[in-house]
Amino acid sequence: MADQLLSVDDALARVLSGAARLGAETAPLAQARGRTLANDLVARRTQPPVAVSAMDGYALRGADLSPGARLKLVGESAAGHGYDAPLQPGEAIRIFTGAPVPEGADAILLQEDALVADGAVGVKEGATAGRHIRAAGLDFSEGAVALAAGTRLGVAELALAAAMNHAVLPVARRPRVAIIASGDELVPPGAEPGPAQIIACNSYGVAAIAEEAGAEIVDLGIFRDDLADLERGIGLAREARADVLVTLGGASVGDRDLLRPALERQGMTLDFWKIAMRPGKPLISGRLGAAHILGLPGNPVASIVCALLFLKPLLRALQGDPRAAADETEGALAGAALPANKGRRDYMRARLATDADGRLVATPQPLQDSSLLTELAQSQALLIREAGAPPAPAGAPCRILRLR
Ligand SMILES: Nc1nc2c(c(=O)[nH]1)N[C@H]1C(S)=C(S)[C@@H](COP(=O)(O)OP(=O)(O)OC[C@H]3O[C@@H](n4cnc5c(N)ncnc54)[C@H](O)[C@@H]3O)O[C@H]1N2
Ligand code: MOO
Repeated sequence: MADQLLSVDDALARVLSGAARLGAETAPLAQARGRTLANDLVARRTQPPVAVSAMDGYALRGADLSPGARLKLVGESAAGHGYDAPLQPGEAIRIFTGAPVPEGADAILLQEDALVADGAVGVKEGATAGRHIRAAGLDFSEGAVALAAGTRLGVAELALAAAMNHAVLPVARRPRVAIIASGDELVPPGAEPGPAQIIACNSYGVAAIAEEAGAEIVDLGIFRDDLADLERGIGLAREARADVLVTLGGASVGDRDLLRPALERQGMTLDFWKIAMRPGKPLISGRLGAAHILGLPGNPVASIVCALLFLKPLLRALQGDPRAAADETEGALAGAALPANKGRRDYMRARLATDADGRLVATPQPLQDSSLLTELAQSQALLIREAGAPPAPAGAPCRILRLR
């Protein structure tokens, strides 16, 4: 019965409980995008290394700035080429953005506010010198941990790692995900399907989620609804040394739903089968040697929603990413009245919009059948309905998980 099914939260906790970080390796900066740091990254230098100007203009002593003052122009400091002598009272130097500020100078006069003639810098009417100076170490100082182990390397992180003078980064090994599709009705995209055949599409959605989460994909193809063929596929995943084996379809209770028996015959220890979730009830979780097994339901939307909720956090955890447990849902308002929910937490495909007051509104799609990819493609979020939730009127607060 539905009330005996494992909750989504308990199921996720169980999937993650055995997910230790895989080994570490190194990656050059240019190949590190999307990877996860295996160790804390310590700054190898201080940035900026000395005090530098934030503007193009003139470096001077703030105390010299009286109205109509004229300062003697004694030299220049450009980025990479400083002015070595200390600045004396009554002196100014030409300075450019990023150039070292000489000892004695404590203010920058913008060049737009300066009048330069006959070797002297005059201060325009109404102009004031700002500090416009970036102190040494303003960004980071040598020895500081600026990026913690478990950080996913995106745009800012890669630039920061480079600025800290790391050409090669310690990263978690990418989890290898083998994917097996099952079903006599399936043919690959591009093939000529027979009258009762359909195109195997789930592997593409699931592989995209896994790749986005940092995994390497080994798509083993389509296997028949036949124990021997499925066991052959599981053997191929073993040979591929998969860290995670994802199976698609054949997870439910029909006579041809053979994946669980095939996995068990190959040595899988079942952790759980069936959870209180819609779509995604017949989810299988287990271990086969060191490999994590996730058996996703065949309905296309169920396979994608289960991959987002279970495979993605599992892959993050295998790379030491602490966001694995983070709650990424957010609040919104229901765009339509919501019916009472039964015993499974429901992830309803929904469109997002903002109302006249700028509030986020999530409206469930009219059809929620878990085979409907067009509805999924037109949705921006999943609207989450807790198991046993009472009916809610339009405008009621709700939780959503963004799809993109
Ligand atoms: N009597 C019951 N029947 C069903 C139950 C139940 O509890 N009792 N659960 C339903 C739920 S919920 C789901 S979800 C499905 C999932 O079943 P399976 O995991 O066994 O999936 P299949 O039967 O193999 O396929 C379901 C559906 O999806 C299509 N499919 C399968 N693989 C792919 C693929 N790689 N690409 C595209 N489409 C795929 C398949 O052709 C079927 O149409 O079971 C319910 N039944
Ligand atoms: O997982 Mo099934 O899609 O709940 O219908």
